[in-house]
Amino acid sequence: MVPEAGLEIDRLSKRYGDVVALSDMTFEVRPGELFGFVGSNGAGKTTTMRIALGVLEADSGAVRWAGDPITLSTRRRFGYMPEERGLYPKMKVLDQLVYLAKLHGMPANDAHRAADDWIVRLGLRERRLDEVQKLSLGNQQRVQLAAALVHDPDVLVLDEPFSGLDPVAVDVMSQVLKEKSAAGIPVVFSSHQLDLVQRLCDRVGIVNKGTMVACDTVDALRSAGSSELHVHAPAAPPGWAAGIAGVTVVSELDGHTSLRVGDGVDDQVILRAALDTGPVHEFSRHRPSLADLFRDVVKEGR
Ligand SMILES: Nc1ncnc2c1ncn2[C@@H]1O[C@H](COP(=O)(O)OP(=O)(O)OP(=O)(O)O)[C@@H](O)[C@H]1O
Repeated sequence: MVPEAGLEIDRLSKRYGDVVALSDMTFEVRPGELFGFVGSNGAGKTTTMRIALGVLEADSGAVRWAGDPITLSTRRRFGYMPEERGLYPKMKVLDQLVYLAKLHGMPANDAHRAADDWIVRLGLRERRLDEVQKLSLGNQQRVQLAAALVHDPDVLVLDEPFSGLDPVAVDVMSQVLKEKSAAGIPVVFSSHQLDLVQRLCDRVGIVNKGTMVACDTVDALRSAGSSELHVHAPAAPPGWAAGIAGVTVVSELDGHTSLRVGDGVDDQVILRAALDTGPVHEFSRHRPSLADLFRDVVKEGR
C-alpha cells in the first residue's frame, strides 16, 4: 500500500563552523512524485540529501518518511545516489550490485536476479564482469544508479544523477525515474540541467542559500513569473523600447528584442512603438523558463 505521507524535510538547519549550509529547509516529496531539487553551487542540496539519508546529522529539524521519524530500518528502504559516488573501485559490477542488494536485506537469489535485471536495463551487460574502476565515468554512473535501485527501494534520493551522462543514458535515467515515481514512490533528484528538470518533474523546489525559496509545479512557477514579450522588428534601432513606461529591455540583438512587461502595461502601446520603426515580423508572449525563474530567484537572493 502506498503511504499518504512521503519524504518530509522539516525545518532542517545545519552549520559548518561559520558557514550556514541550511536554514529552516522545508519541503515534502509525495508518494508517486518526481521532485526536482535545484539551486546554485553551495545552496545546500547535497547537505539536505545527506541528512535525509542519515550520513550527516542536522543541528535541528526533522526528516520523516510516511509520517514517522526515520530509523535505521526505514533507511534501508531508501535508494541513494551520493554526489561523491560510493562504489568499490576494484569490485566487479555484478558482484558489487549483488553485495549491495544483500546488504539491504535481500536474499541471495533475489539479489542476483535484481542485479542482473538492472545490469541489462541500464545497458551494462558487456561490462558486468569488469571492475568498476575500468569503466568510463558515465558507465560508473549507470552502475551507481543500479546500486541505488537494486534493492527495490521505497524512496529514491539522487544527487546529480544526470551529470556527465550521454544523451542515451539521460533518456534511460529519465525513463527509470519516471517509472519509479509512477509506481508510487517519492523520487527526489538534484540537477543543474534545468531544461531536463522542467521536462521531467511534477514539482520543483528552488533552493537559495540553504532555504527553499520556491516550491510548486513547473506550470505554477512559470505562470507566477512575469512573462516576456518577444518582438522581431528588423529595422528597429537599438534602444527603441527603452523609453516605454513599465517596460524593461532584457536583450536586444539584430532586431530581436525581449522585453519584461510590468503589470497593467498595455502591450498594444509596445506594438505601436515597434510598428513606428518599420515592419514587425513577430510579436509574442513567452512564459519564463525554469532557468529564467532560477536566475531571478538567485538575483533577488543576492
Ligand atoms: N564538510 C564541509 N565543511 C564545511 N563546509 C561545507 C562542508 N560541506 C558543505 N559545506 C558548505 O555548505 C554549503 C552547502 O553545500 P552543499 O554541498 O550542500 O551545496 P550544493 O547545493 O549541493 O552545491 P553543488 O550544487 O555545488 O553540489 C556550502 O557553502 C558549502 O561550502
